[in-house]
Amino acid sequence: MRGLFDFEGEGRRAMGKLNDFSLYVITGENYHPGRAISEVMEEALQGGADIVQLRDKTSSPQELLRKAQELKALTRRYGVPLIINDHIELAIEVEADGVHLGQEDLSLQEARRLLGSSRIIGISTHAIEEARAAELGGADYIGVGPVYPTGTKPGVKPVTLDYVRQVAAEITIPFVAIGGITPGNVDDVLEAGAKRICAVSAIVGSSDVKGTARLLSERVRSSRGSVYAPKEIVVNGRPETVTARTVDQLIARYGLQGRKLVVELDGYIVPQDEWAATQLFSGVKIELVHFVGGG
Ligand SMILES: Cc1ncc(COP(=O)(O)OP(=O)(O)O)c(N)n1
Ligand SMILES: Cc1ncsc1CCOP(=O)(O)O
Ligand SMILES: [Mg+2]
Repeated sequence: MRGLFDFEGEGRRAMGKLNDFSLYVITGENYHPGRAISEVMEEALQGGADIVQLRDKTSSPQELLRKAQELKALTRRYGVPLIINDHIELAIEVEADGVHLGQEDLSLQEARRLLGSSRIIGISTHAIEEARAAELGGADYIGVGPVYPTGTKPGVKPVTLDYVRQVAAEITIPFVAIGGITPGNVDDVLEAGAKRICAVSAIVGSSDVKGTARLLSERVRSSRGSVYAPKEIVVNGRPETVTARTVDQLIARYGLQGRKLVVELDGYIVPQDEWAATQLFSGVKIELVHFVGGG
């Protein structure tokens, strides 16, 4: 049911390949001393986080395993994917939904070999060449950041909103803007073309984790437009204004019902049994490929 932006009690489910998402929240235990990781991440999930990453640079392997298992149980309960930062072997051990890798980590090809095609691989990028390589290499999403200076990765030079704009214009796979994003600057990031954002400190360091997650999540979702309003989308490379709310309605609009079709939405192949449930938002790129004739 990718493409559905439902949350809190509306039966989110994930697992396996990446569903669409708006708000990606990464753990950062130093921001909530005295509070358990699962308690804080549960509040983020209640606020609308729709993908969670375990990022921990200091724990022992045993502690990491325990935290990964705890977050696996939690994310399963909320039906959202769990991604493990850096440690592919841990992702495999706890059967997480995927791994996030930096430019200095294991290669994308090796990670894909180890994880198989059904798990998610995210790659950090800081320049368009890295983004192109990740897309070509089969990454499921890319990180774009740090957009702003951030205490979570001190001393790292920001990529700036210019890079967000560049990726938004060129890259087809989902990208998530990350780094120093707060309720105060999220609108600028969305304005630059981000459709998904990721945060650590603004959320897990907030005195109202759930409220901040909700606020950020709603900003992202509303920037993507109402599914009921006419929206600008790109169909087979051509800009179109459509009122279709779902993939099956768009197929009907083009008179392609009953035809043998492959549907690709923002780089994902949408299985036929999900066409009716997959919503169209402003800015999506959809390819409708139909097969003509026999043989
Ligand atoms: C979603 C997301 N984007 C970027 C990163 C950063 O990964 P990396 O460059 O490997 O740096 P560390 O997080 O390992 O310090 C991320 N973790 N998640
Ligand atoms: C892990 C990571 N990668 C690029 S920026 C960043 C840190 C994001 O944390 P914050 O949201 O606190 O700036
Ligand atoms: Mg890393």
